[in-house]
Amino acid sequence: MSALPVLDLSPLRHDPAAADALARAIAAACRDSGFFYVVGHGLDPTLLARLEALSRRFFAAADADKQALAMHHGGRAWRGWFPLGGELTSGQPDLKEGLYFGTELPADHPRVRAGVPLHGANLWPAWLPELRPVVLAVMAQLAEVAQLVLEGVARSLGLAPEWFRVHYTGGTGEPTQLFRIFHYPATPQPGWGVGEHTDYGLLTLLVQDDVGGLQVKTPRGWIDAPPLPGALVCNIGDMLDRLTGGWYRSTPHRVRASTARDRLSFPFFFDPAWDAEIVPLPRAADLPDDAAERWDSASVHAFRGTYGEYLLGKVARVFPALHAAVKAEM
Ligand SMILES: O=C(O)CCC(=O)C(=O)O
Ligand SMILES: [Fe+2]
Repeated sequence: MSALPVLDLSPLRHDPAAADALARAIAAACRDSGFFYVVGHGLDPTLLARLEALSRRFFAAADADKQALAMHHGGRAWRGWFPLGGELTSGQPDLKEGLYFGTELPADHPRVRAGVPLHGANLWPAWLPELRPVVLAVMAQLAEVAQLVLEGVARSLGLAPEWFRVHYTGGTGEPTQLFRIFHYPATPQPGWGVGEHTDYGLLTLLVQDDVGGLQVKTPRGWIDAPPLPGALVCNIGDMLDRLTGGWYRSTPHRVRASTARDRLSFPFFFDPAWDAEIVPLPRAADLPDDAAERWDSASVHAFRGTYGEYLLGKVARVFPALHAAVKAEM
């Protein structure tokens, strides 16, 4: 059984009186492991079932059919397909292949014209036209869930519910949104589908099929975060850790590869606006620095710069060849 709490988001929509209790539960989860399940999120289960079925069809296709979407075609927008072993975590190739999506931006968008990395159009398979509307609809629904969770996180920190929207994920800046579909083939030998890492931004929401394999490094050791029907896994990223001076934890996690069955997972990363600088909350200023104990020995608290700069530094490590190619073009 999983030790992670299951939190019902519906009070945030329907029952302000119960929202305080939910905020306290969010605070406890963010202080402890930084991971929790959410139910009452309002995602359409039929849409998710469609996404899963289409994703299975995509990954069952021959590599030659997927090549048209290979990430180098996406250029600096960093979209498209990467093959098994094509992404590194802590320098080691992961046992997964995947599709990368982000906010769909037209070629005449000012940031795309200016060549800002990670901005642009998604790559879609011409031979699976149903994928586009389904992915875009799921992303839109997940963004609403993420804003709702952030309302709860704001309340849990004693801030106004709209605080994140005003400062980091709305207002003049757009949130940075990345959506991925991962296929972890069953492996003959035990191994890692994704090596130990933390997520970079504010929140990650994870839809997963029924196979399992996600593990979380809690203060009590590694535990499984198995799939629970109808629930999403939610975890907080480095920027919430930074914002709270480590009071809330961006917790290492990893995925054990299954030797029995292929697995699909669908992480959605809901992060600060590209140009936002994450300034720690006033009461966070005196808390200790975290570098000594972090998985990558990098201090998210000592970092100075925009979220976009932080993210680019991370992408350079997981896709070094692509990063070098984009830099050469700049
Ligand atoms: O596939 C999963 O369960 C988790 C993936 C993950 O941790 C990530 O993409 O950051
Ligand atoms: Fe992750």
